[in-house]
Amino acid sequence: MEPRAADIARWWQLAPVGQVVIDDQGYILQVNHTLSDWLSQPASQLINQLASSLFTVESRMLYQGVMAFRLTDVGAVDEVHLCLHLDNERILPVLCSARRLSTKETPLTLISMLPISRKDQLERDLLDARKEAQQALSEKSEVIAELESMRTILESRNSELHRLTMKLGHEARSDPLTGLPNRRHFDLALQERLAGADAYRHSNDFSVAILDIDHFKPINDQHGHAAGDQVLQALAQLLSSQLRGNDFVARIGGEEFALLLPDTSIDEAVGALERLRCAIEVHHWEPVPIIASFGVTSYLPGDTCESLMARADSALYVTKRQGRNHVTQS
Ligand SMILES: Nc1nc2c(ncn2[C@@H]2O[C@H](COP(=O)(O)OP(=O)(O)OP(=O)(O)O)[C@@H](O)[C@H]2O)c(=O)[nH]1
Repeated sequence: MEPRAADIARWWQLAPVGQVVIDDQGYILQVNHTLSDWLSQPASQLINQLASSLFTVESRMLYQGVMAFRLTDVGAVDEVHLCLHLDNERILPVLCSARRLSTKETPLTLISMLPISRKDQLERDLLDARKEAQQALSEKSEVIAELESMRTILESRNSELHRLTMKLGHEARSDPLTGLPNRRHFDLALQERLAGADAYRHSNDFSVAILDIDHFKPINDQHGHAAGDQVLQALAQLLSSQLRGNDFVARIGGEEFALLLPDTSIDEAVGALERLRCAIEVHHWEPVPIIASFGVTSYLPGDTCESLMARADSALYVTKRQGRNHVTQS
């Protein structure tokens, strides 16, 4: 059954797209209900208006620049994205397609406007979501960079802390004047050696000696404390250079040094100390020559740190009493 002209006219009015027919000057000749509903204006009010006035200012430029131009040129335009100006607060995005209708009297143009607010909103949402994701990504990168820089700072603080701890540890165990281990460090080394000797039941396998500079006080008195300090430093160097790698030497008092000689019997220790005594005697000292007295003892089962040091000290006392510059064993 052929549709009646009245039905077709009704369908035109109610189509889900806005429809408008304009003349060759762009004035509205016909407008359907759908469009006049969107614009909240009766068709009678819209007729004879310029079609461009239906759009927002930005869309008007596009309408005149693109649509009108293409219509004159090729007589058809498809899917131009424009915005209808509904009222002061609302706009309606539409996709406009237009065709020139050939009539004998006047050239007419039919414009269809497909509303795309949902599509537009989705696109805007997508764009917003993309922006948010980019923002989150850049914030994440910033946080990662900050964490990375904090990690670098922490690492450098840690290594500084480690260096300071090592330095403090070294200082706690060293004599500041000569750089040799101090009394505390010597006691620890001796205790360690004693623990080893007890564990393996070694006997006479290490010796302990004390060296004391003879008549050191006059050097200070006659040449000044700084000269005395120089002598102590030079002696520390001499001792370090003369002793074997395993030997342990420490400054345990003013002009007193202690020696731990591992794997050394009492005879071997006396021999080594005698060579050391001679080296001191022949060394070129500033400001005056020095000599030194020695007391030495060897490990006996059951020895303690104190008993060993006490024996070495009494041997040294004997040396001092017998005229100095000599090695006494106990
Ligand atoms: N320059 C200097 N002198 C020190 C230091 N520590 C201790 N002395 C001095 O060493 C001297 C030790 O004197 P004494 O104990 O009488 O010993 P001595 O003069 O060597 O006499 P004998 O040991 O009996 O031969 C004192 O004058 C202390 O002031 C130091 O670090 N630097």
